[in-house]
Amino acid sequence: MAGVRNSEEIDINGASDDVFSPKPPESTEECQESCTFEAPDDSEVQERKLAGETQLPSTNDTAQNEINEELDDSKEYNTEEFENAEMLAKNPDDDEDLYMYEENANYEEEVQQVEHEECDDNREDRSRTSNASQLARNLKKRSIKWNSHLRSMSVQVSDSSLIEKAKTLAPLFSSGKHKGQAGRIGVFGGSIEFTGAPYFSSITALKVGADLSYVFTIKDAAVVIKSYSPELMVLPFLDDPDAINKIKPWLDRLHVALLGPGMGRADSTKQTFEAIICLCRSKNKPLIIDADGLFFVAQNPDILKDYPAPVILTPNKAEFARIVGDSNLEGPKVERAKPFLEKTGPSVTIFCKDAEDEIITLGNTIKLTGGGSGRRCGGQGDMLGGAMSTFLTWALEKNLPPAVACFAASKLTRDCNAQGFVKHGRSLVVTDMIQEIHSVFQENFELK
Ligand SMILES: NC(=O)C1=CN([C@@H]2O[C@H](COP(=O)(O)OP(=O)(O)OC[C@H]3O[C@@H](n4cnc5c(N)ncnc54)[C@H](OP(=O)(O)O)[C@@H]3O)[C@@H](O)[C@H]2O)[C@@H](O)CC1
Ligand SMILES: Nc1ncnc2c1ncn2[C@@H]1O[C@H](COP(=O)(O)OP(=O)(O)OP(=O)(O)O)[C@@H](O)[C@H]1O
Repeated sequence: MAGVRNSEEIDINGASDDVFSPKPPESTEECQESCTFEAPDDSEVQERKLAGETQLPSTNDTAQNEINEELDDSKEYNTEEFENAEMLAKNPDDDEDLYMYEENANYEEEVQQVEHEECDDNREDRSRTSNASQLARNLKKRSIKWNSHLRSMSVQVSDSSLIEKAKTLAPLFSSGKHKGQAGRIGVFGGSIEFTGAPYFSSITALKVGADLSYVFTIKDAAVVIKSYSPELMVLPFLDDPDAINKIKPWLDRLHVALLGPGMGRADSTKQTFEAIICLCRSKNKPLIIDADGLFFVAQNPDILKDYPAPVILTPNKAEFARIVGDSNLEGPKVERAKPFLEKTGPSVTIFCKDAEDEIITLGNTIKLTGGGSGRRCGGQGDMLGGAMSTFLTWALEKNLPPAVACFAASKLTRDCNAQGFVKHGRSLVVTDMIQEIHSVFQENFELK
């Protein structure tokens, strides 16, 4: 859970308004102010926790004292639990959010228990009741503070200009618009093994705000995917002997094609995948390529050479290593991506999914951190790809660069994960994250 970065990879000599060559803020302090998506004050909490401090910092002494008192109270109440909390706070890692959440859950349970006991014992033990009430109030206060801390761990970005641009992405509602104008997305994927992946992508594209979402899949997966949602239009063309001719008339209508989720890696699928890219090339169709689509790109990067429209590749760490032809999973990604990006040309952006998401173009990187939780459920990359498809449609409509869509998709996914985790904890699955889209979108991308 890193803080804001003053990314060294950004070209500081470039034009200031260009998201690919932004001027980094001069000091870390300034960077925190300009780059935090929300509640920048609380970034200090993270720094101090990383430094091993167990008490939460606050903007004023009174608040600090209040928190300290609460921590003292809870120590009296349950020393063992507090010691565990101290231990976790000294070892912050991916599980830190989990720790915060579990603390909240435990304390809320305790509050309920104490309140229940208050009722039962009311007549018998008035002094105990009054202590319990005080404790319950303290615990509630603490729980609220920790919830707000969780909210503050939101996405931070090393290029603040993306934040403002992302806020302008969503089209205004208007009775003059017809169905389809807010986005027609095509997701090409699904196989007999993986029917969930294209569903997560396409339903997310819709819920982010596209009007129409199509899934192009194989015959045996089509009925299954249709059964997940009547909102999706599912076309069983991918394994059709005449696949390209069947896809062609639909492709014209798409704003963005997302290729790869759950597609599988069969040789026959690879041929269809490459034929779809050629078709998209002939129609200047913007592309997002994910999952198994990246597996095919790794085998034949030339397929994207001098592509005439924006292409975003969305590898996870392992897929990134595969496309850049690198057996090493570590090291600065912007350097490792260079030979690949030189080969494909300037239309390609790589969005590398990781603890720290990175938007990489030739020689430049923008890093995104924060949000999320310790919970990594399968399908959140598919969700991100679907969100990115809709955001990319809108970005291109407004002549904004693909990086804005990348930022918006990352922000949305990470916040849906964080918010979903507060409700579901370890049980969080990607369907729960999708349920959070409306409120996260409302808070971050709707004009107020
Ligand atoms: N419900 C559904 O239908 C879903 C379907 N899905 C579909 O499944 C298909 C295969 O996708 P995939 O991601 O499992 O394949 P791939 O990239 O080869 O990864 C496997 C290898 O990479 C590694 N690895 C992965 N991430 C890493 C990381 N961050 N950091 C480090 N290592 C990492 C991992 O290593 P391991 O954990 O084994 O050590 C393993 O070796 C694809 O079509 C996709 O769309 C999914 O979308 C989920 C929901
Ligand atoms: N360690 C992490 N901390 C915070 N957020 C993360 C972390 N890892 C991933 N994410 C978020 O989840 C998004 C998807 O990443 P993930 O690694 O799950 O993709 P994926 O492997 O393609 O997923 P899937 O194939 O299951 O759909 C990332 O872009 C990022 O926003």
